[in-house]
Amino acid sequence: MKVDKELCVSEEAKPMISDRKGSLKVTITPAQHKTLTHLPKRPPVDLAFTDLTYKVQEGRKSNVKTILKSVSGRLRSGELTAIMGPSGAGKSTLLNILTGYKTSGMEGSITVNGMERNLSSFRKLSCYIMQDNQLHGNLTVEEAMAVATALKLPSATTRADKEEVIQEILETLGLSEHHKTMTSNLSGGQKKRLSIALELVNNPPIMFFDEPTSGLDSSSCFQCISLLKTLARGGRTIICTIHQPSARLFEMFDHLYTLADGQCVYQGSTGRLVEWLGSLGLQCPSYHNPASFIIEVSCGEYGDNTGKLVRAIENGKNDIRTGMPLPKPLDYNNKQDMEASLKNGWDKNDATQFKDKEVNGNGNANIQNGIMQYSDVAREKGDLLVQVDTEKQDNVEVALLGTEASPRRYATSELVQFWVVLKRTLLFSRRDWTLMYLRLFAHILVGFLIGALYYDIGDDGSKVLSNLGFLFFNMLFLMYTSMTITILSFPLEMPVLVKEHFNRWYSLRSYYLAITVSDIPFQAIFCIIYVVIVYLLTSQPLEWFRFSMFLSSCLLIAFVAQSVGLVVGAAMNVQNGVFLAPVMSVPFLLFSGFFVSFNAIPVYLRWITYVSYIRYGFEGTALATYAFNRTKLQCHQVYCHFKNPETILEELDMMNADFTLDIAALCLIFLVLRVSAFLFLRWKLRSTR
Ligand SMILES: Nc1ncnc2c1ncn2[C@@H]1O[C@H](COP(=O)(O)OP(=O)(O)OP(=O)(O)O)[C@@H](O)[C@H]1O
Repeated sequence: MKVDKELCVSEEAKPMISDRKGSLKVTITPAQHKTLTHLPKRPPVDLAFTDLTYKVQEGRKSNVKTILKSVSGRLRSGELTAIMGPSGAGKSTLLNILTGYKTSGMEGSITVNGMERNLSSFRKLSCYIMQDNQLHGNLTVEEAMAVATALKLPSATTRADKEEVIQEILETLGLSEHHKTMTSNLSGGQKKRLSIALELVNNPPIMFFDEPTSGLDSSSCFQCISLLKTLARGGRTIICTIHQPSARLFEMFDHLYTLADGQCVYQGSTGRLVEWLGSLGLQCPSYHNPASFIIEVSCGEYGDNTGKLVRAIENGKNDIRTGMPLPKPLDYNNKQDMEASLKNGWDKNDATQFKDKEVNGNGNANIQNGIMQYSDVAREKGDLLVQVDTEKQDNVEVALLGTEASPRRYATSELVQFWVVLKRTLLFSRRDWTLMYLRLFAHILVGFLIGALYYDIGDDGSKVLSNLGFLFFNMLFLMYTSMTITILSFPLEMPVLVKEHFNRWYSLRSYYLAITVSDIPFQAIFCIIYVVIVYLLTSQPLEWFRFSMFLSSCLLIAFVAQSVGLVVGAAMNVQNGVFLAPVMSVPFLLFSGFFVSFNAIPVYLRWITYVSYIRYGFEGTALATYAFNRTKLQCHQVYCHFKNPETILEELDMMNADFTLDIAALCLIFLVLRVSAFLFLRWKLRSTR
């Protein structure tokens, strides 16, 4: 008895069984038809690659490792494609190259709808959903979607239209009832669906997924792949790497691309895999999962068949399509056949010459779910979800050129990007308990502790050394609190930044400016609270100009230290940063002028004092406290050596120190560090690729 399955995504899917002319048909139809109608219209994209080779340099010696070995293939719109293969076969590498995530070390040609790929235009048409969902945990589903629409849809789109898009996507992806849920509280499957929803906002015609089912249970895997299939049925090109899917999942894929040792061992429809392998003498045992079988064959469990399979499929130049005769297997013992196979080139720039002759676009494209679609692809699928809108006909290539001609890299201006990212970052900060409340608590607690320890010493001539200790401790505390919080929190942002920046949500400049601006008010408020507490409790001179000088030195130290944290956080991971940043700060502390006065420092080491921001901060607070003709300090003992504030400044070698110069030096260091952090971040983003 023949069993056909037509699967449409829906959590409330209802199975219906009907018996027609002896053939049992199981149809799982959604409770309600879900189509995406409000998304921007985009062209369909067929992606082809020819003789793709990828090499990396290993170690210090010029050892070159070839990861992909002259593979070819074609990935069509309207199809759900799986890239499979044993571990280390090169699946992720191939996906990274096809997405444009990796560009160096690659040879060969990649074409989009038959034309050489222009990476910049291609990135506007595609999105890459990485394995770990890379979501901000402190936003609700609705807020995350609002940010995505604000950044990915043109600014001219009205609020009502944006809300319509959000509503529609959330409903289609079964997330509407979770719209108020924090993303950190979503289940693994829901997180995956949200990652898809965020990228679906601007309706990319080509979507790449790295292991979309990893970490999901079998039911969530099924839902996830069903969703991808629905997206493909809308005319999109859906490509994902997948490890070993179950037989049920495997048959949901339309197209399979299998790699073994960096070469293509199968390309074609999933339904013909067993037949093709059988024709090459590799019989898949009955009741055996074909997906497992091809992996086992690729791993060499049935002997060394890789070479035979690669030659038969011509390393991806052949494509085994439904309804087409199998390509004639060449006799590889025959020298002539072998030479013919090797000579059998394929015009790099013309994907239409691909060896598949079955589904080849006739120029009539239709629009479904916002993606124009070849009607014959739709017919071939016979899927209930495909509803062809014949009124909206367009030509694929012309439509694609139209989008390519757009000079804009991002959907919105950099000002809008800055504003949206700034609002989002402020929202996170408000909700981040560690970042906000713990920090506030720490500043208040330490403020009172220091106030109690150094209580009322500010005007006591016999406690000047303790007061200098207090001034130095201020620097130390403000430096460590602002630096470490950035070192700890910023690297956690990196994966989200990598994903969103790669998927063209915003420019690095706008993002960086937004995060730079966003923490300044919080840092300033904490610093002011701390300084007010310690200043009053320790009885420093109650003169406004002295207080504002003291406060400005402390504020600048906090901002500079935060910038150091940003440089370290941008350049290295949390583990290295947490160790290295304090270690790197030791010379700055030693040369701050507190432990050794300037004149006592060996001449060849004095340059360190000029780059020590702690020195400028310490000097600034010392000048605010003791310079500018401060009256003599009180003395309750027989003799107070430091009764006269000038004696203190003399002892510290600060008689000629200039407060304005200290502030200017701190501002300069702040600017240099902020620019360096940006450059490090740009370098990091490039080097991760
Ligand atoms: N930068 C690199 N330097 C050296 N070798 C690399 C580099 N990148 C990838 N490789 C190697 O290339 C091969 C393919 O890696 P890739 O991550 O693409 O495999 P995969 O098929 O995705 O594996 P898995 O299924 O285990 O994730 C592996 O042997 C890997 O060690």
